[in-house]
Amino acid sequence: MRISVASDSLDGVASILISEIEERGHTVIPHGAVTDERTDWAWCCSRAAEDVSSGVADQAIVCCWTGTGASIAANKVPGVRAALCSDAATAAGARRWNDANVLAISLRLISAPLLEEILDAWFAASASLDENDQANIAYLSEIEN
Ligand SMILES: O=C(CO)[C@H](O)[C@H](O)COP(=O)(O)O
Repeated sequence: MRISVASDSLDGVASILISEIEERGHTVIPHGAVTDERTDWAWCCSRAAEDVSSGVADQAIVCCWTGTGASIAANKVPGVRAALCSDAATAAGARRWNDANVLAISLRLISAPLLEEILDAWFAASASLDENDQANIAYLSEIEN
């Protein structure tokens, strides 16, 4: 898949994020501190989310110190369902039940081993085909529109 990545700094796991994603067979589109763009979290994380919204990327992974600003910025972009995940079960659930298309990460909380668990869970899971789950996702689009 094409994964847009944004971070407002190179602290913590931001420095290994691109290689961890590429090792899992994906192509990275970089934004913010992982390339030479602006590093304001609202700006770079919404750029990555816009890649998803426009179809330039399949998914995005956005980071800031807390992960909060990154997730808020991404969720302002139409069609984006960003989930702030600090463990593998939450990441799997976000993909399965919320059909989340943007993973938000806290650089403060997430260690390298935890990042690996979260990425493995995120990429292994897929959206539920359950009617009720799909109705919830459809309702989010209704609210947005
Ligand atoms: O967690 C964040 C936003 O949610 C930022 O990473 C944190 O506010 C630090 O930003 P800056 O380096 O611009 O002060």
